Amino acid sequence: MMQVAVAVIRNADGEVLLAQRAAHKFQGGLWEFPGGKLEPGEDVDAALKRECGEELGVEVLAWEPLITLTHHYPELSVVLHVALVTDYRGEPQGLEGQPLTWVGAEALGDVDFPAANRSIVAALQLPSRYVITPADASPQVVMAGLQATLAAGHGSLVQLRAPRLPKAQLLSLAKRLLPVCHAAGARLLVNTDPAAAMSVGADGVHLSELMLRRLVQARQARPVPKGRLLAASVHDVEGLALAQRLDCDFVVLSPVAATASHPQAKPLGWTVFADWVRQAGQPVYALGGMRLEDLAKAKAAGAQGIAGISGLWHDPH
Ligand SMILES: Nc1nc2c([nH]c(=O)n2[C@H]2C[C@H](O)[C@@H](COP(=O)(O)OP(=O)(O)OP(=O)(O)O)O2)c(=O)[nH]1
Ligand SMILES: [Mg+2]
Repeated sequence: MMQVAVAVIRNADGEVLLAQRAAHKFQGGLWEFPGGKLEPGEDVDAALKRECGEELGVEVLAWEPLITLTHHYPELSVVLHVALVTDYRGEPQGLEGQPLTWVGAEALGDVDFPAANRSIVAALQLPSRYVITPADASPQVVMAGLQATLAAGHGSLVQLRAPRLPKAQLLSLAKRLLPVCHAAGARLLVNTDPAAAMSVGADGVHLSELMLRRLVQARQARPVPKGRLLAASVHDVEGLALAQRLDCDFVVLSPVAATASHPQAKPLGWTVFADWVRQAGQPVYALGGMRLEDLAKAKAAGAQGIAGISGLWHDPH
């Protein structure tokens, strides 16, 4: 598997640096983030710094992991270790003759990228925390808790999950939560079937692993339009592959640690989690016993961030 270090470099206006691949190369003519293959004996840090020096004349001073993902092109499979460069010296130049351009984050969706980059763009547009509503709370408590969570700045991405609520009540709760989320600049996904989520104007749908499997088995195409979010819960490598088949925007992989809400489930631990995240094609959130303190560990494991109920949700009292 080809290991690649990829650099997301931003300027003072928050625009992202792109380079055009030479026409004769694999994926030629498409735009890419600067970077390249790890040479024998190199780690991601060394390759990232070398490639940014060789391709751009830029010295990388600091970076943090954005995501790690695997993509299978018909010709070859690549593991992209994507780094968010937080400090660098020098003005980027196309030292290999490649055209460079700066693109605003909102316009990244329209760029002609290699297919793997769709997940990098998704990662740049997703937050590092995904808040899930507590399963057994009444609609009133969910509403109050959501307001407290948004006020604490913890909820720019929220999943409404109420497995024991009748569907009509779930959807009417979703309708009431949506304007509250939007007023705070947050997006709300509803854990239900895609048609139901879209019928109330949700920002996306969150699929259970069972529903994900059914849709793939029925050879369904992506069940929500681009621009709406499609997410799924998965528990193993097979689930990650199903999510990639259905063209999900991101997944939640659990349980990473022991959790009170699912006491019977055996935790994966960070080593297995990191190994599986590397094989995923989409941004992955770590779920299961996650607290804010675990965010750095999740990032280091190649994840987008952490998902959680008790660790991220604010009770109204
Ligand atoms: N650098 C980079 N590579 C990407 C991106 N997306 C993507 O699928 N890739 C794939 C295409 C390539 O097969 C591989 C990176 O190879 P590369 O051609 O940049 O490697 P390199 O700089 O070492 O290349 P070379 O000219 O020395 O052969 O990863 C991206 O955004 N940036
Ligand atoms: Mg390169």
